[in-house]
Amino acid sequence: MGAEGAGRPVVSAVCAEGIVKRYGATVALDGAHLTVRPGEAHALVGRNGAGKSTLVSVLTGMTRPDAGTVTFGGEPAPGRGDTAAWQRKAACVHQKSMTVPELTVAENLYLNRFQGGRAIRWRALRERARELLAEYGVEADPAARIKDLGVEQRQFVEIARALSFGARLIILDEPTARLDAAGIDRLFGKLRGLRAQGVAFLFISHHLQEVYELCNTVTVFRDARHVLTAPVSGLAEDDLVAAMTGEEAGAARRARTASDTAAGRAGEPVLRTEGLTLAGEFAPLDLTVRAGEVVGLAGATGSGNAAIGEALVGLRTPDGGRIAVRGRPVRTGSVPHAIDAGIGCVPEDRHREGLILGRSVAENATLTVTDQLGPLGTVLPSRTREFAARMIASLDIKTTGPGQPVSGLSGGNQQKVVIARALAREPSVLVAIRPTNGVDVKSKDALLGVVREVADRGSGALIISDELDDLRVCDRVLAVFHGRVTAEFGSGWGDHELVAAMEGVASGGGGGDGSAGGDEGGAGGAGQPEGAADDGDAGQPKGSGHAGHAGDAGDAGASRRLTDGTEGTAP
Ligand SMILES: Nc1ncnc2c1ncn2[C@@H]1O[C@H](COP(=O)(O)OP(=O)(O)OP(=O)(O)O)[C@@H](O)[C@H]1O
Repeated sequence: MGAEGAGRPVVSAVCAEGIVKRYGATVALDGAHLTVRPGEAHALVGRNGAGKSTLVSVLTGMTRPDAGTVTFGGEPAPGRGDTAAWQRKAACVHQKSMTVPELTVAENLYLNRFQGGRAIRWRALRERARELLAEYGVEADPAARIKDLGVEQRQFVEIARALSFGARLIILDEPTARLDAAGIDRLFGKLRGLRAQGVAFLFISHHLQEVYELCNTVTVFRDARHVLTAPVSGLAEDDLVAAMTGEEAGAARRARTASDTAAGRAGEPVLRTEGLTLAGEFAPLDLTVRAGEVVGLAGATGSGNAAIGEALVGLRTPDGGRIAVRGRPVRTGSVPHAIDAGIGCVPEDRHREGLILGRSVAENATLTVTDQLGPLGTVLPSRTREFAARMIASLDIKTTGPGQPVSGLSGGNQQKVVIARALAREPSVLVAIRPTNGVDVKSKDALLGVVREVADRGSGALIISDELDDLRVCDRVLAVFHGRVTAEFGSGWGDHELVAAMEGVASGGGGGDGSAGGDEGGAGGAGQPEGAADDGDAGQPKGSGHAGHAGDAGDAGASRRLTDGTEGTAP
Protein backbone atom coordinates (compact mmCIF):
# COMPACT_ATOMS: atom_id res chain seq x y z
CA MET A 1 0.00 0.00 0.00
CA GLY A 2 1.33 3.47 -0.86
CA ALA A 3 1.80 6.20 1.66
CA GLU A 4 1.12 9.71 0.42
CA GLY A 5 4.25 11.70 -0.37
CA ALA A 6 4.48 15.29 -1.58
CA GLY A 7 1.92 15.16 -4.36
CA ARG A 8 2.52 11.59 -5.47
CA PRO A 9 2.22 8.29 -3.67
CA VAL A 10 5.42 6.95 -2.15
CA VAL A 11 5.65 3.19 -2.18
CA SER A 12 6.43 1.89 1.27
CA ALA A 13 9.04 -0.73 2.12
CA VAL A 14 6.37 -2.14 4.41
CA CYS A 15 2.94 -0.99 5.44
CA ALA A 16 0.98 -2.70 8.21
CA GLU A 17 -2.56 -1.56 8.89
CA GLY A 18 -5.20 -2.46 11.45
CA ILE A 19 -3.15 -5.32 12.89
CA VAL A 20 -4.86 -7.24 15.66
CA LYS A 21 -3.28 -10.15 17.48
CA ARG A 22 -4.66 -11.87 20.57
CA TYR A 23 -3.08 -14.54 22.75
CA GLY A 24 -5.98 -15.88 24.79
CA ALA A 25 -7.09 -12.99 26.98
CA THR A 26 -4.05 -10.87 26.05
CA VAL A 27 -4.40 -8.41 23.22
CA ALA A 28 -0.83 -8.07 21.95
CA LEU A 29 -1.72 -5.77 19.04
CA ASP A 30 -4.91 -3.76 18.85
CA GLY A 31 -5.39 -2.18 15.44
CA ALA A 32 -1.72 -1.25 15.24
CA HIS A 33 -0.22 0.35 12.16
CA LEU A 34 3.25 1.13 10.85
CA THR A 35 4.70 2.34 7.57
CA VAL A 36 8.42 2.19 6.80
CA ARG A 37 9.68 3.89 3.64
CA PRO A 38 12.57 2.73 1.45
CA GLY A 39 15.93 3.92 2.78
CA GLU A 40 14.43 4.88 6.11
CA ALA A 41 15.86 4.02 9.53
CA HIS A 42 12.66 3.74 11.51
CA ALA A 43 12.70 3.09 15.25
CA LEU A 44 9.92 1.16 16.97
CA VAL A 45 9.89 1.82 20.69
CA GLY A 46 7.58 1.11 23.59
CA ARG A 47 7.53 -0.26 27.09
CA ASN A 48 7.97 -3.95 27.79
CA GLY A 49 4.92 -5.79 26.52
CA ALA A 50 3.82 -2.94 24.21
CA GLY A 51 3.61 -5.32 21.23
CA LYS A 52 6.87 -4.63 19.35
CA SER A 53 8.05 -8.24 19.01
CA THR A 54 4.57 -9.36 18.06
CA LEU A 55 4.55 -6.86 15.20
CA VAL A 56 8.00 -8.09 14.13
CA SER A 57 6.75 -11.64 13.92
CA VAL A 58 3.78 -10.46 11.87
CA LEU A 59 6.09 -8.52 9.50
CA THR A 60 8.33 -11.54 9.00
CA GLY A 61 5.51 -14.01 8.41
CA MET A 62 6.10 -15.91 11.65
CA THR A 63 2.75 -14.94 13.13
CA ARG A 64 -0.53 -14.57 11.35
CA PRO A 65 -2.53 -11.64 12.69
CA ASP A 66 -6.19 -12.06 13.63
CA ALA A 67 -6.97 -8.99 11.52
CA GLY A 68 -5.20 -6.40 9.41
CA THR A 69 -3.10 -6.26 6.27
CA VAL A 70 0.59 -6.14 5.47
CA THR A 71 2.01 -4.99 2.13
CA PHE A 72 5.59 -4.73 0.88
CA GLY A 73 6.28 -2.13 -1.79
CA GLY A 74 2.53 -1.96 -2.36
CA GLU A 75 2.24 -5.72 -2.99
CA PRO A 76 0.28 -7.99 -0.67
CA ALA A 77 2.36 -9.99 1.82
CA PRO A 78 3.13 -13.60 0.89
CA GLY A 79 0.77 -16.36 1.89
CA ARG A 80 0.97 -18.22 5.15
CA GLY A 81 3.85 -20.70 5.31
CA ASP A 82 5.51 -19.49 2.09
CA THR A 83 8.82 -19.07 3.91
CA ALA A 84 10.89 -18.45 0.80
CA ALA A 85 8.62 -15.61 -0.30
CA TRP A 86 8.71 -14.01 3.18
CA GLN A 87 12.50 -14.23 3.15
CA ARG A 88 12.51 -12.15 -0.02
CA LYS A 89 10.53 -9.42 1.75
CA ALA A 90 11.85 -8.95 5.26
CA ALA A 91 14.28 -10.40 7.75
CA CYS A 92 14.88 -9.91 11.42
CA VAL A 93 18.30 -9.99 13.02
CA HIS A 94 17.59 -10.99 16.59
CA GLN A 95 19.72 -10.64 19.68
CA LYS A 96 19.94 -14.42 19.63
CA SER A 97 21.52 -15.67 16.46
CA MET A 98 19.27 -17.32 13.89
CA THR A 99 22.31 -18.83 12.19
CA VAL A 100 23.56 -22.37 12.77
CA PRO A 101 26.66 -22.04 14.96
CA GLU A 102 28.32 -25.28 13.90
CA LEU A 103 28.09 -24.49 10.19
CA THR A 104 30.40 -22.21 8.26
CA VAL A 105 29.58 -18.72 7.08
CA ALA A 106 29.20 -20.01 3.50
CA GLU A 107 26.88 -22.83 4.59
CA ASN A 108 24.76 -20.43 6.61
CA LEU A 109 24.52 -18.01 3.71
CA TYR A 110 23.21 -20.73 1.43
CA LEU A 111 21.23 -22.68 4.00
CA ASN A 112 18.03 -24.10 2.48
CA ARG A 113 19.09 -22.93 -0.95
CA PHE A 114 20.78 -26.08 -2.15
CA GLN A 115 19.15 -27.63 -5.18
CA GLY A 116 17.69 -31.02 -4.22
CA GLY A 117 19.46 -34.09 -5.58
CA ARG A 118 22.60 -32.31 -6.75
CA ALA A 119 25.92 -32.71 -4.99
CA ILE A 120 27.12 -29.56 -3.30
CA ARG A 121 30.32 -28.12 -4.75
CA TRP A 122 31.93 -26.72 -1.65
CA ARG A 123 34.66 -24.69 -3.28
CA ALA A 124 32.17 -22.97 -5.58
CA LEU A 125 29.88 -22.38 -2.63
CA ARG A 126 32.64 -20.68 -0.66
CA GLU A 127 33.52 -18.57 -3.69
CA ARG A 128 29.92 -17.45 -4.12
CA ALA A 129 29.77 -16.67 -0.43
CA ARG A 130 32.95 -14.60 -0.69
CA GLU A 131 31.45 -12.60 -3.56
CA LEU A 132 28.23 -12.08 -1.69
CA LEU A 133 29.99 -10.86 1.44
CA ALA A 134 32.17 -8.54 -0.62
CA GLU A 135 29.08 -7.13 -2.34
CA TYR A 136 27.76 -5.97 1.03
CA GLY A 137 31.19 -5.02 2.38
CA VAL A 138 31.20 -7.72 5.05
CA GLU A 139 34.61 -8.90 6.16
CA ALA A 140 34.16 -12.50 7.21
CA ASP A 141 35.91 -15.68 6.12
CA PRO A 142 33.37 -17.90 4.30
CA ALA A 143 35.12 -20.97 5.72
CA ALA A 144 34.90 -19.80 9.35
CA ARG A 145 32.32 -21.42 11.59
CA ILE A 146 29.64 -19.05 12.81
CA LYS A 147 30.35 -20.03 16.42
CA ASP A 148 33.89 -18.66 16.03
CA LEU A 149 32.68 -15.23 14.86
CA GLY A 150 32.09 -12.27 17.11
CA VAL A 151 28.56 -10.93 17.55
CA GLU A 152 29.24 -8.10 15.14
CA GLN A 153 30.43 -10.25 12.25
CA ARG A 154 27.61 -12.70 12.87
CA GLN A 155 25.07 -9.90 12.59
CA PHE A 156 26.67 -8.69 9.37
CA VAL A 157 26.48 -12.22 7.95
CA GLU A 158 22.78 -12.36 8.84
CA ILE A 159 22.16 -9.00 7.21
CA ALA A 160 24.06 -10.06 4.06
CA ARG A 161 22.05 -13.29 3.96
CA ALA A 162 18.77 -11.39 4.18
CA LEU A 163 19.78 -8.92 1.48
CA SER A 164 20.92 -11.73 -0.79
CA PHE A 165 17.41 -13.18 -0.66
CA GLY A 166 16.21 -9.84 -1.98
CA ALA A 167 14.79 -8.46 1.27
CA ARG A 168 14.79 -4.69 1.38
CA LEU A 169 13.49 -4.42 4.94
CA ILE A 170 15.80 -5.48 7.73
CA ILE A 171 14.48 -5.54 11.27
CA LEU A 172 17.08 -5.22 13.99
CA ASP A 173 15.91 -6.32 17.43
CA GLU A 174 18.19 -4.80 20.08
CA PRO A 175 21.20 -5.25 17.79
CA THR A 176 23.61 -3.36 20.00
CA ALA A 177 22.96 -5.32 23.19
CA ARG A 178 26.12 -7.37 22.86
CA LEU A 179 28.35 -4.97 21.00
CA ASP A 180 30.95 -2.65 22.43
CA ALA A 181 31.13 1.03 21.50
CA ALA A 182 33.42 0.50 18.50
CA GLY A 183 31.22 -2.35 17.27
CA ILE A 184 28.14 -0.14 17.50
CA ASP A 185 29.92 2.50 15.46
CA ARG A 186 30.79 -0.01 12.76
CA LEU A 187 27.24 -1.41 12.72
CA PHE A 188 25.70 2.04 12.41
CA GLY A 189 28.18 2.95 9.68
CA LYS A 190 27.23 -0.14 7.70
CA LEU A 191 23.51 0.54 8.14
CA ARG A 192 23.94 4.10 6.88
CA GLY A 193 25.71 2.76 3.78
CA LEU A 194 22.92 0.27 3.09
CA ARG A 195 20.25 2.93 3.59
CA ALA A 196 21.86 4.93 0.83
CA GLN A 197 21.19 1.91 -1.40
CA GLY A 198 17.50 2.00 -0.50
CA VAL A 199 17.46 -0.67 2.23
CA ALA A 200 15.01 0.19 5.00
CA PHE A 201 15.61 -0.63 8.66
CA LEU A 202 13.19 -1.11 11.48
CA PHE A 203 15.20 -0.66 14.63
CA ILE A 204 13.96 -1.90 18.00
CA SER A 205 15.81 -0.66 21.02
CA HIS A 206 15.33 0.43 24.59
CA HIS A 207 18.33 2.72 24.16
CA LEU A 208 16.68 5.95 23.14
CA GLN A 209 20.06 7.57 22.63
CA GLU A 210 20.66 5.12 19.76
CA VAL A 211 17.31 6.00 18.26
CA TYR A 212 18.44 9.60 18.10
CA GLU A 213 21.80 8.64 16.71
CA LEU A 214 20.66 6.30 13.95
CA CYS A 215 17.02 6.84 13.04
CA ASN A 216 15.13 9.49 11.15
CA THR A 217 11.62 8.38 12.15
CA VAL A 218 10.25 6.88 15.33
CA THR A 219 7.01 5.04 16.06
CA VAL A 220 5.77 4.47 19.59
CA PHE A 221 3.50 1.62 20.62
CA ARG A 222 1.79 1.64 23.97
CA ASP A 223 -0.47 -1.09 25.34
CA ALA A 224 -0.77 -2.82 21.95
CA ARG A 225 -1.64 0.38 20.11
CA HIS A 226 0.14 2.83 17.86
CA VAL A 227 0.38 6.19 19.62
CA LEU A 228 2.89 8.22 17.64
CA THR A 229 4.94 8.38 14.45
CA ALA A 230 7.21 11.41 14.14
CA PRO A 231 10.52 12.57 12.74
CA VAL A 232 13.22 12.00 15.32
CA SER A 233 14.72 15.44 14.88
CA GLY A 234 12.69 17.92 16.80
CA LEU A 235 11.14 15.32 19.12
CA ALA A 236 12.39 15.93 22.65
CA GLU A 237 13.40 12.80 24.56
CA ASP A 238 11.02 13.70 27.38
CA ASP A 239 8.15 13.79 24.89
CA LEU A 240 9.21 10.45 23.44
CA VAL A 241 9.27 8.86 26.90
CA ALA A 242 5.93 10.48 27.70
CA ALA A 243 4.43 8.86 24.58
CA MET A 244 5.79 5.50 25.70
CA THR A 245 4.47 5.75 29.24
CA GLY A 246 1.31 7.79 28.77
CA GLU A 247 2.48 10.13 31.50
CA GLU A 248 3.23 13.81 31.25
CA ALA A 249 6.59 14.81 29.79
CA GLY A 250 9.24 14.88 32.46
CA ALA A 251 7.16 12.87 34.94
CA ALA A 252 8.10 9.45 33.69
CA ARG A 253 11.74 9.30 34.59
CA ARG A 254 13.35 10.19 37.79
CA ALA A 255 16.96 9.26 37.46
CA ARG A 256 18.02 7.48 40.57
CA THR A 257 21.43 8.30 41.79
CA ALA A 258 23.43 7.20 44.74
CA SER A 259 22.91 10.60 46.33
CA ASP A 260 19.19 9.76 46.75
CA THR A 261 20.24 7.11 49.11
CA ALA A 262 21.95 6.05 52.23
CA ALA A 263 25.40 6.36 50.68
CA GLY A 264 28.08 6.69 53.26
CA ARG A 265 26.22 4.56 55.78
CA ALA A 266 27.86 1.35 54.63
CA GLY A 267 28.08 -1.24 57.39
CA GLU A 268 29.67 -4.65 57.86
CA PRO A 269 31.04 -6.52 54.87
CA VAL A 270 28.37 -8.79 53.37
CA LEU A 271 30.52 -10.03 50.49
CA ARG A 272 34.26 -10.36 50.47
CA THR A 273 36.59 -11.94 47.95
CA GLU A 274 40.26 -12.61 48.49
CA GLY A 275 42.50 -13.31 45.53
CA LEU A 276 39.56 -14.54 43.46
CA THR A 277 40.89 -15.33 40.01
CA LEU A 278 40.07 -17.05 36.75
CA ALA A 279 42.81 -17.45 34.17
CA GLY A 280 42.21 -15.58 30.95
CA GLU A 281 39.33 -13.67 32.52
CA PHE A 282 40.35 -11.75 35.62
CA ALA A 283 43.39 -11.31 37.82
CA PRO A 284 43.24 -11.98 41.58
CA LEU A 285 40.59 -9.71 43.03
CA ASP A 286 40.00 -8.50 46.56
CA LEU A 287 36.55 -7.03 46.72
CA THR A 288 34.33 -5.95 49.57
CA VAL A 289 30.65 -5.06 49.42
CA ARG A 290 29.21 -3.78 52.66
CA ALA A 291 25.71 -3.81 54.08
CA GLY A 292 23.77 -0.85 52.72
CA GLU A 293 26.07 -0.47 49.75
CA VAL A 294 25.50 -0.79 46.02
CA VAL A 295 28.80 -1.33 44.24
CA GLY A 296 29.21 -1.21 40.47
CA LEU A 297 31.66 -3.26 38.44
CA ALA A 298 31.86 -1.31 35.21
CA GLY A 299 33.51 -2.74 32.16
CA ALA A 300 33.14 -3.16 28.41
CA THR A 301 33.05 -6.36 26.37
CA GLY A 302 35.78 -8.76 27.38
CA SER A 303 36.84 -6.65 30.37
CA GLY A 304 36.25 -9.51 32.77
CA ASN A 305 33.50 -7.85 34.82
CA ALA A 306 30.84 -10.34 33.70
CA ALA A 307 33.20 -13.23 34.41
CA ILE A 308 33.72 -11.92 37.95
CA GLY A 309 29.96 -11.85 38.43
CA GLU A 310 29.59 -15.36 37.05
CA ALA A 311 32.29 -16.62 39.41
CA LEU A 312 30.55 -14.96 42.36
CA VAL A 313 27.19 -16.58 41.62
CA GLY A 314 28.71 -20.01 40.97
CA LEU A 315 28.23 -20.13 37.20
CA ARG A 316 31.98 -20.33 36.68
CA THR A 317 34.62 -21.97 38.81
CA PRO A 318 37.46 -19.68 39.75
CA ASP A 319 41.03 -21.05 39.66
CA GLY A 320 41.84 -19.63 43.01
CA GLY A 321 40.82 -17.37 45.84
CA ARG A 322 38.00 -17.23 48.32
CA ILE A 323 34.47 -15.86 48.56
CA ALA A 324 32.80 -15.16 51.89
CA VAL A 325 29.29 -13.94 52.67
CA ARG A 326 28.85 -12.28 56.05
CA GLY A 327 32.16 -13.84 57.04
CA ARG A 328 31.23 -17.40 56.08
CA PRO A 329 33.11 -19.13 53.26
CA VAL A 330 31.15 -20.00 50.13
CA ARG A 331 31.92 -23.08 48.05
CA THR A 332 32.86 -21.77 44.62
CA GLY A 333 31.60 -23.06 41.28
CA SER A 334 28.13 -24.03 42.51
CA VAL A 335 25.00 -21.96 42.00
CA PRO A 336 23.01 -23.78 44.72
CA HIS A 337 25.79 -23.16 47.25
CA ALA A 338 26.00 -19.52 46.28
CA ILE A 339 22.24 -19.13 46.70
CA ASP A 340 22.28 -20.98 50.03
CA ALA A 341 25.09 -18.76 51.24
CA GLY A 342 22.96 -15.68 50.57
CA ILE A 343 24.04 -14.58 47.11
CA GLY A 344 21.10 -13.53 44.96
CA CYS A 345 21.86 -14.24 41.35
CA VAL A 346 20.68 -12.33 38.28
CA PRO A 347 22.52 -13.99 35.37
CA GLU A 348 23.06 -12.33 32.05
CA ASP A 349 21.42 -14.99 29.91
CA ARG A 350 17.94 -15.32 31.29
CA HIS A 351 17.00 -18.11 28.92
CA ARG A 352 19.96 -20.36 29.54
CA GLU A 353 20.46 -19.69 33.22
CA GLY A 354 17.36 -17.96 34.39
CA LEU A 355 13.94 -19.23 33.55
CA ILE A 356 11.87 -22.35 33.03
CA LEU A 357 9.76 -21.06 30.17
CA GLY A 358 6.91 -23.55 30.41
CA ARG A 359 6.32 -22.81 34.10
CA SER A 360 4.25 -20.00 35.49
CA VAL A 361 5.41 -16.58 36.64
CA ALA A 362 4.67 -17.68 40.22
CA GLU A 363 6.65 -20.91 39.96
CA ASN A 364 9.64 -19.19 38.38
CA ALA A 365 9.64 -16.34 40.87
CA THR A 366 9.59 -18.75 43.80
CA LEU A 367 12.03 -21.40 42.55
CA THR A 368 14.61 -20.49 45.18
CA VAL A 369 12.18 -20.30 48.11
CA THR A 370 10.04 -23.40 47.76
CA ASP A 371 11.11 -24.35 51.31
CA GLN A 372 9.34 -21.26 52.62
CA LEU A 373 6.05 -21.81 50.84
CA GLY A 374 4.48 -24.42 53.07
CA PRO A 375 5.05 -26.72 56.04
CA LEU A 376 7.33 -29.78 55.88
CA GLY A 377 8.53 -29.41 52.36
CA THR A 378 5.10 -28.86 50.86
CA VAL A 379 4.40 -25.95 48.57
CA LEU A 380 1.11 -24.17 49.15
CA PRO A 381 -0.17 -22.79 45.84
CA SER A 382 -1.90 -19.94 47.65
CA ARG A 383 1.36 -18.84 49.25
CA THR A 384 3.20 -19.12 45.94
CA ARG A 385 0.58 -16.96 44.23
CA GLU A 386 0.56 -14.46 47.05
CA PHE A 387 4.33 -14.12 46.91
CA ALA A 388 4.30 -13.80 43.11
CA ALA A 389 1.53 -11.19 43.24
CA ARG A 390 3.71 -9.03 45.51
CA MET A 391 6.63 -9.34 43.09
CA ILE A 392 4.42 -8.59 40.08
CA ALA A 393 3.30 -5.38 41.76
CA SER A 394 6.69 -4.22 43.03
CA LEU A 395 8.53 -4.90 39.77
CA ASP A 396 5.65 -3.84 37.54
CA ILE A 397 5.58 -7.14 35.64
CA LYS A 398 3.08 -7.03 32.78
CA THR A 399 1.28 -10.36 32.96
CA THR A 400 -2.24 -11.74 33.05
CA GLY A 401 -1.44 -13.05 36.53
CA PRO A 402 0.80 -15.33 38.61
CA GLY A 403 -0.43 -18.39 36.73
CA GLN A 404 0.65 -17.22 33.26
CA PRO A 405 3.48 -19.28 31.74
CA VAL A 406 6.66 -17.24 31.49
CA SER A 407 6.88 -18.16 27.79
CA GLY A 408 3.93 -15.80 27.23
CA LEU A 409 5.68 -12.76 28.72
CA SER A 410 7.56 -10.20 26.66
CA GLY A 411 11.36 -10.25 26.91
CA GLY A 412 11.66 -7.38 29.35
CA ASN A 413 9.01 -8.82 31.62
CA GLN A 414 10.80 -12.17 31.66
CA GLN A 415 13.89 -10.34 32.87
CA LYS A 416 11.87 -8.88 35.74
CA VAL A 417 10.83 -12.40 36.78
CA VAL A 418 14.53 -13.39 36.97
CA ILE A 419 15.10 -10.46 39.30
CA ALA A 420 12.02 -11.32 41.35
CA ARG A 421 13.42 -14.79 41.84
CA ALA A 422 16.80 -13.47 42.97
CA LEU A 423 15.12 -11.21 45.50
CA ALA A 424 12.75 -13.87 46.79
CA ARG A 425 15.25 -15.29 49.24
CA GLU A 426 16.15 -11.91 50.65
CA PRO A 427 19.81 -12.39 49.79
CA SER A 428 22.66 -10.92 51.82
CA VAL A 429 24.10 -9.67 48.58
CA LEU A 430 22.49 -9.35 45.19
CA VAL A 431 24.82 -9.92 42.23
CA ALA A 432 23.15 -8.65 39.08
CA ILE A 433 24.84 -8.99 35.69
CA ARG A 434 23.49 -6.42 33.24
CA PRO A 435 20.14 -6.46 35.06
CA THR A 436 18.33 -3.97 32.84
CA ASN A 437 19.13 -5.66 29.53
CA GLY A 438 15.96 -5.46 27.43
CA VAL A 439 14.06 -3.52 30.08
CA ASP A 440 12.20 -0.36 29.07
CA VAL A 441 13.20 3.09 30.34
CA LYS A 442 10.54 3.37 33.00
CA SER A 443 10.94 -0.17 34.27
CA LYS A 444 14.69 0.41 34.46
CA ASP A 445 14.17 3.08 37.05
CA ALA A 446 11.74 0.89 39.01
CA LEU A 447 14.09 -2.05 38.88
CA LEU A 448 17.15 -0.09 39.94
CA GLY A 449 15.02 1.40 42.69
CA VAL A 450 14.33 -2.13 43.93
CA VAL A 451 18.07 -2.88 43.94
CA ARG A 452 18.63 0.31 45.92
CA GLU A 453 15.96 -0.72 48.42
CA VAL A 454 17.64 -4.10 48.89
CA ALA A 455 20.74 -2.26 50.05
CA ASP A 456 18.83 0.25 52.10
CA ARG A 457 17.27 -2.64 54.02
CA GLY A 458 20.72 -3.83 55.05
CA SER A 459 21.88 -6.15 52.30
CA GLY A 460 24.51 -5.32 49.69
CA ALA A 461 24.33 -5.27 45.91
CA LEU A 462 26.84 -5.62 43.12
CA ILE A 463 25.75 -4.35 39.71
CA ILE A 464 27.87 -5.58 36.83
CA SER A 465 27.21 -3.50 33.77
CA ASP A 466 28.43 -1.14 31.10
CA GLU A 467 25.22 0.87 31.21
CA LEU A 468 25.84 4.21 32.80
CA ASP A 469 22.27 4.42 34.05
CA ASP A 470 22.70 1.12 35.90
CA LEU A 471 25.87 2.42 37.49
CA ARG A 472 24.42 5.75 38.61
CA VAL A 473 22.56 3.99 41.40
CA CYS A 474 25.87 2.75 42.87
CA ASP A 475 27.63 4.24 45.86
CA ARG A 476 30.99 3.22 44.39
CA VAL A 477 31.96 2.07 40.93
CA LEU A 478 35.04 0.00 40.14
CA ALA A 479 36.16 0.10 36.53
CA VAL A 480 37.42 -3.22 35.17
CA PHE A 481 39.75 -3.33 32.20
CA HIS A 482 41.59 -6.41 30.94
CA GLY A 483 40.56 -8.36 33.99
CA ARG A 484 41.77 -5.87 36.57
CA VAL A 485 40.15 -3.15 38.63
CA THR A 486 41.88 -0.10 37.27
CA ALA A 487 39.97 2.75 38.86
CA GLU A 488 37.48 3.46 41.60
CA PHE A 489 34.89 6.19 41.64
CA GLY A 490 32.70 7.43 44.43
CA SER A 491 29.23 8.74 43.66
CA GLY A 492 29.25 11.84 41.50
CA TRP A 493 31.53 10.51 38.77
CA GLY A 494 31.28 12.04 35.34
CA ASP A 495 30.16 9.96 32.38
CA HIS A 496 33.28 10.80 30.46
CA GLU A 497 35.77 9.74 33.14
CA LEU A 498 33.98 6.47 33.82
CA VAL A 499 33.67 5.62 30.13
CA ALA A 500 37.35 6.47 29.69
CA ALA A 501 38.27 4.13 32.55
CA MET A 502 36.14 1.35 31.03
CA GLU A 503 37.93 1.88 27.76
CA GLY A 504 41.28 1.66 29.49
CA VAL A 505 42.46 5.18 28.80
CA ALA A 506 42.38 6.69 32.25
CA SER A 507 43.66 5.53 35.57
CA GLY A 508 40.56 7.17 37.01
CA GLY A 509 39.76 7.43 40.65
CA GLY A 510 38.07 10.77 40.12
CA GLY A 511 35.64 11.29 42.97
CA GLY A 512 36.40 7.93 44.57
CA ASP A 513 37.40 8.09 48.18
CA GLY A 514 37.98 4.36 48.32
CA SER A 515 36.87 4.34 51.91
CA ALA A 516 33.71 2.30 51.70
CA GLY A 517 35.37 -0.89 50.64
CA GLY A 518 38.92 0.15 50.72
CA ASP A 519 40.72 -2.94 49.63
CA GLU A 520 39.81 -3.55 46.03
CA GLY A 521 42.33 -3.80 43.31
CA GLY A 522 43.92 -5.92 40.70
CA ALA A 523 46.00 -7.87 43.15
CA GLY A 524 48.88 -5.54 43.43
CA GLY A 525 49.66 -5.26 39.78
CA ALA A 526 49.02 -8.86 38.85
CA GLY A 527 48.72 -7.40 35.41
CA GLN A 528 46.79 -8.70 32.55
CA PRO A 529 45.38 -12.14 33.21
CA GLU A 530 46.80 -14.96 31.23
CA GLY A 531 45.22 -15.09 27.81
CA ALA A 532 43.72 -11.62 27.85
CA ALA A 533 44.90 -10.35 24.53
CA ASP A 534 45.07 -6.72 23.61
CA ASP A 535 42.41 -7.04 21.00
CA GLY A 536 40.07 -8.27 23.68
CA ASP A 537 39.27 -11.50 21.89
CA ALA A 538 41.06 -14.08 23.94
CA GLY A 539 39.41 -14.92 27.14
CA GLN A 540 36.39 -12.89 26.22
CA PRO A 541 33.43 -13.91 28.31
CA LYS A 542 30.33 -14.79 26.39
CA GLY A 543 28.47 -11.65 25.48
CA SER A 544 28.90 -8.68 27.64
CA GLY A 545 27.86 -5.29 26.60
CA HIS A 546 28.78 -1.98 25.26
CA ALA A 547 30.45 0.84 27.00
CA GLY A 548 29.08 4.27 26.85
CA HIS A 549 25.35 3.71 26.61
CA ALA A 550 22.67 5.66 28.24
CA GLY A 551 24.73 8.65 29.08
CA ASP A 552 23.96 11.84 27.27
CA ALA A 553 24.73 11.70 23.61
CA GLY A 554 27.80 13.87 23.95
CA ASP A 555 29.49 11.56 26.38
CA ALA A 556 28.58 8.45 24.48
CA GLY A 557 30.07 10.03 21.40
CA ALA A 558 33.20 10.71 23.36
CA SER A 559 33.38 7.05 24.37
CA ARG A 560 33.32 5.99 20.74
CA ARG A 561 36.15 8.32 19.86
CA LEU A 562 38.16 7.06 22.76
CA THR A 563 37.64 3.49 21.63
CA ASP A 564 38.83 4.28 18.18
CA GLY A 565 42.00 5.94 19.25
CA THR A 566 43.18 3.82 22.12
CA GLU A 567 42.96 0.16 21.37
CA GLY A 568 44.40 -1.98 24.05
CA THR A 569 46.14 0.75 25.98
CA ALA A 570 46.31 -0.63 29.45
CA PRO A 571 46.70 2.03 32.08
N1 LIG B 1 3.18 -16.51 22.76
C1 LIG B 1 2.51 -15.69 23.58
N2 LIG B 1 1.56 -16.16 24.42
C2 LIG B 1 0.89 -15.33 25.24
N3 LIG B 1 1.09 -14.00 25.30
C3 LIG B 1 2.01 -13.47 24.50
C4 LIG B 1 2.77 -14.27 23.61
N4 LIG B 1 3.62 -13.47 22.93
C5 LIG B 1 3.41 -12.22 23.39
N5 LIG B 1 2.43 -12.21 24.33
C6 LIG B 1 1.93 -11.04 25.05
O1 LIG B 1 1.72 -10.01 24.11
C7 LIG B 1 2.08 -8.76 24.68
C8 LIG B 1 3.07 -8.08 23.76
O2 LIG B 1 4.30 -8.78 23.82
P1 LIG B 1 5.56 -8.40 22.94
O3 LIG B 1 6.56 -9.50 23.14
O4 LIG B 1 5.12 -8.11 21.56
O5 LIG B 1 6.05 -7.07 23.67
P2 LIG B 1 7.36 -6.17 23.40
O6 LIG B 1 6.88 -4.80 23.13
O7 LIG B 1 8.19 -6.83 22.36
O8 LIG B 1 8.09 -6.20 24.83
P3 LIG B 1 9.67 -6.22 25.25
O9 LIG B 1 10.15 -4.82 25.13
O10 LIG B 1 9.63 -6.64 26.68
O11 LIG B 1 10.37 -7.20 24.37
C9 LIG B 1 2.63 -9.03 26.07
O12 LIG B 1 1.63 -8.76 27.01
C10 LIG B 1 2.96 -10.50 26.04
O13 LIG B 1 2.81 -11.06 27.32
